[in-house]
Amino acid sequence: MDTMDDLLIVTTGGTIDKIYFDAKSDYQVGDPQIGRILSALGVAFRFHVIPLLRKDSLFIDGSDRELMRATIAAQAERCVLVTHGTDSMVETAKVLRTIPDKTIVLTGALNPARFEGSDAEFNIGCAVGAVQSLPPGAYIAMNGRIWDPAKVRKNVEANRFEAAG
Ligand SMILES: NC(=O)C[C@H](N)C(=O)O
Repeated sequence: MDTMDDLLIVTTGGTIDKIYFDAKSDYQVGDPQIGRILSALGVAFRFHVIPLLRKDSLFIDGSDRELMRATIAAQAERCVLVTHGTDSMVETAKVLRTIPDKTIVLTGALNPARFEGSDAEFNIGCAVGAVQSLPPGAYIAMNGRIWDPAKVRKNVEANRFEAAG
């Protein structure tokens, strides 16, 4: 196993970072939450956060994915965690797996990290474990499992990831 002294984190938005405004029945994608969560946990590795995008992943397009690919490829770290909305996480993972020599794990949350009972911290924990244990490639950490992007889909009705293909 490679030692993970330095972790690159790229944040792209998604529900994990959302703030809801009940009175307006509206939301904004707020500040990335992952740095705050990892600092509060006292993790024993260095991390560097690049806040790249603040989008619901339904609105992430090909040029956003190219920006993610180029940004990650240009960094020195071999272990990379990407926070991303769940709706198009699989599509992005399929683009990011073309980056050689890096282990890239995408995760997000079905409920905002700012909400009590959110799956955000659990998912980040799974992703941190996976990113320092797996060989180079791109993976998805959701619902307590590590998925090959070619073999998973989000079941939108059930609001969970499940095996596919
Ligand atoms: N849970 C989520 O992140 C869903 C959201 N629509 C997104 O894909 O950004």
